[in-house]
Amino acid sequence: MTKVTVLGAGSWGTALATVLADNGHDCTIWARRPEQAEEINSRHTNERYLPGALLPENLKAEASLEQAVDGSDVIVVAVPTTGIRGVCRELNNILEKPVLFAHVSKGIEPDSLKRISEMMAEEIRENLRQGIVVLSGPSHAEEVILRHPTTVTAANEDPELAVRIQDLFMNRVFRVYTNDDVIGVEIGGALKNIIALAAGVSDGLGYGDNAKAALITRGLAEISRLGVAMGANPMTFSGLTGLGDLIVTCTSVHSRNWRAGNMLGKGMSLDEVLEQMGMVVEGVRTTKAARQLAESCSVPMPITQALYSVLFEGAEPRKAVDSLMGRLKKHEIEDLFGMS
Ligand SMILES: NC(=O)C1=CN([C@@H]2O[C@H](COP(=O)(O)OP(=O)(O)OC[C@H]3O[C@@H](n4cnc5c(N)ncnc54)[C@H](OP(=O)(O)O)[C@@H]3O)[C@@H](O)[C@H]2O)C=CC1
Ligand SMILES: O=C(CO)COP(=O)(O)O
Repeated sequence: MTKVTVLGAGSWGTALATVLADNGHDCTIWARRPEQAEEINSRHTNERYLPGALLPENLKAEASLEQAVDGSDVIVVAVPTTGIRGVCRELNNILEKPVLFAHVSKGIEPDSLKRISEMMAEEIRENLRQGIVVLSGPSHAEEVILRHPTTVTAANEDPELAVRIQDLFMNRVFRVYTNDDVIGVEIGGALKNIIALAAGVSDGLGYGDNAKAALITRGLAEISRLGVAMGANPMTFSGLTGLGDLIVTCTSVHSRNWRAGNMLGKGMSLDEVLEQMGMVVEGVRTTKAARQLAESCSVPMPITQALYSVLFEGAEPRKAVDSLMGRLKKHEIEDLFGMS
């Protein structure tokens, strides 16, 4: 039995804490709102983020970060990208020994263009961390909480650390693979949200499966192109954290990013959509970051660019699709890892 703390009591933190509790670990979830910690402890529910779900009785919640991480061997960070730096910084004043970190967030920070593990490494003192493992893959919280079969990947350059996280989470319905390609795993997980937003827009406009298949396939091409330019292994993008996550996020009604895109396609403004969602839609900020990354790596990312124009430049979604379709003719395969 390992003592684990999950930071973040949103849908994903709660679902993952449930996997850990099911596996018999001593698991505490940190909920920053005391009333939410109280709800998890007394009623074993998290109605705001996972309505209707009954959480395991051995899952505890704490509103004090200090108490939540007290004595933990492993800390799983499950807050949105915007919260990563603040939460990690606070740990420097609290932790008394080095712990193994895992993070499950999917985003890139605009302007700094840092991946989550890079942000964490900048914020958490080196003598307080044994390593930072990324856990990512096609995995909606709404299905994990129902114990439906799910597969994810634990990634770290050090295979032993990846295996420690694999062993912690793995069970008969939650299968964990390992990978040493941290860049590829983080880039795939973050950028699929952009394509899911675009797929939602397409569905909201009333376009069909042909358009969605095109977005998934060409989306994978531009994610891979950027990832390879950043040093990722191209094979990672055909795996769970690339194609796998792209499929689930572009096609599932559970996806926050797809749902947000769908509302945009139906004519709502970005502000209206975000207010209605009440949960993090990581793809919006990541679109900004990816556009900056594409520019700095000189990599063409036409879908990201089109979505950026819809989100931040007031472009009409239908016109953005027209501009994508009207681009110069190209060879499909040459373009995949080329820079043309
Ligand atoms: N939901 C899913 O199925 C999956 C999500 N992910 C990723 O996991 C991450 C978390 O997503 P998810 O659980 O869906 O998000 P939710 O919106 O469901 O929950 C966010 C949680 O983080 C807390 N939080 C928000 N901002 C901060 C902050 N600045 N500092 C500390 N805590 C904060 C919220 O607290 P409060 O309620 O008090 O606002 C809430 O507990 C995202 O990066 C997402 O992409 C990855 C795989 C699957
Ligand atoms: O990353 C996810 C599934 O793997 C969750 O995606 P959404 O944030 O779009 O719901």
